[in-house]
Amino acid sequence: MHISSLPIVDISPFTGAKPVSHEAKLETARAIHAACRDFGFFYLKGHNIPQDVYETALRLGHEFFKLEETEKAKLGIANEDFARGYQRLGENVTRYQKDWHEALDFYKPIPRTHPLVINNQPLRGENQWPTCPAEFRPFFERYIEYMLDLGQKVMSAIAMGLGLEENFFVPFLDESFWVMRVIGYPPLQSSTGKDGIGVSCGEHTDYGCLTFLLQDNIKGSLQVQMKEGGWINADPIPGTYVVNIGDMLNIWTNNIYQSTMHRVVHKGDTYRVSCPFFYEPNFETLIEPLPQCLKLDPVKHHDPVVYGEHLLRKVMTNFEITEN
Ligand SMILES: N=C(N)NCCCC[C@H](N)C(=O)O
Ligand SMILES: O=C(O)CCC(=O)C(=O)O
Ligand SMILES: [Fe+2]
Repeated sequence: MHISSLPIVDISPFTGAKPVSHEAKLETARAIHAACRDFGFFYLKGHNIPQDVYETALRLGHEFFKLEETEKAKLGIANEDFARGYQRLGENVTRYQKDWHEALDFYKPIPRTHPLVINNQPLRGENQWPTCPAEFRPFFERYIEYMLDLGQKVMSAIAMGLGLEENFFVPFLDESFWVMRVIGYPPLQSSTGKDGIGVSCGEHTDYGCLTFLLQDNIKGSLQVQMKEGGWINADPIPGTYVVNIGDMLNIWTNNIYQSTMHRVVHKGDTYRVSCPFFYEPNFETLIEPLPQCLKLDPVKHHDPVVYGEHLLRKVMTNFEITEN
């Protein structure tokens, strides 16, 4: 049996309405620092997102995925920028294996009139919102605002944990090129390994800064790789988010923080919904190891990368079923 040992971090000193002492913030910052260094994954409590809000997100996901396939297919990603919209079962690919999930993907909208939008380039365009359930769009537009606010607060704690000034990351994140997925997982059957089908979501790291994951109350599906190589379950703890760090924090910290491998292997007999919100840098932000993170180990382990270019490369491979 697996025993999840991911740490729980209380972010309330950064989210509370009342001012708190510098010491209280430092305590949270130290806890986040240890969690990012040792696991790259933690549970977040004290986030101030109301219970009805995070419950509604998952409920609306279930309602959408129950629609007829023909209804869902009307929102297919080919209508837009080949990234925003609905992806049917097996359309997403990880390591050349079809992922056994369906999903709706949303990104920060970049209006078509924007100078960056040339020739329907991927990742630039408008989102495709379901009209059924009717509350889907207004709800999630509000949810995105909650998550952008929370993302900025957790990044303040991370800055302090790294010994940086609290607002250090703001210029890199103030136009966050966020991503939100609403994912539906029918249980895996014996299809694994057949017809190019892998697991529910193959092992991967996330691409940006911070992922805030809501998931149905189901055990055993989300699995996280430990530094020693073994896998543990990141089972939901009611009232918390599972948070993990992405590739950009891995580069910024010159490997002090890990972007940790994780995967979804959803068996059993229930349909699972999850909703990850990816709080990411601005599209144009150049990410390179920070001088403050090179003090202990001056060898740079990463070349500089523009976040949007990293994302684009990843999104392209997300639909490739064969190695070129
Ligand atoms: N934006 C994110 N993280 N999306 C989900 C990533 C799922 C793994 C992906 N197919 C891959 O191969 O990277
Ligand atoms: O559904 C989950 O629990 C995780 C999904 C995930 O890792 C992702 O979309 O990046
Ligand atoms: Fe992920």
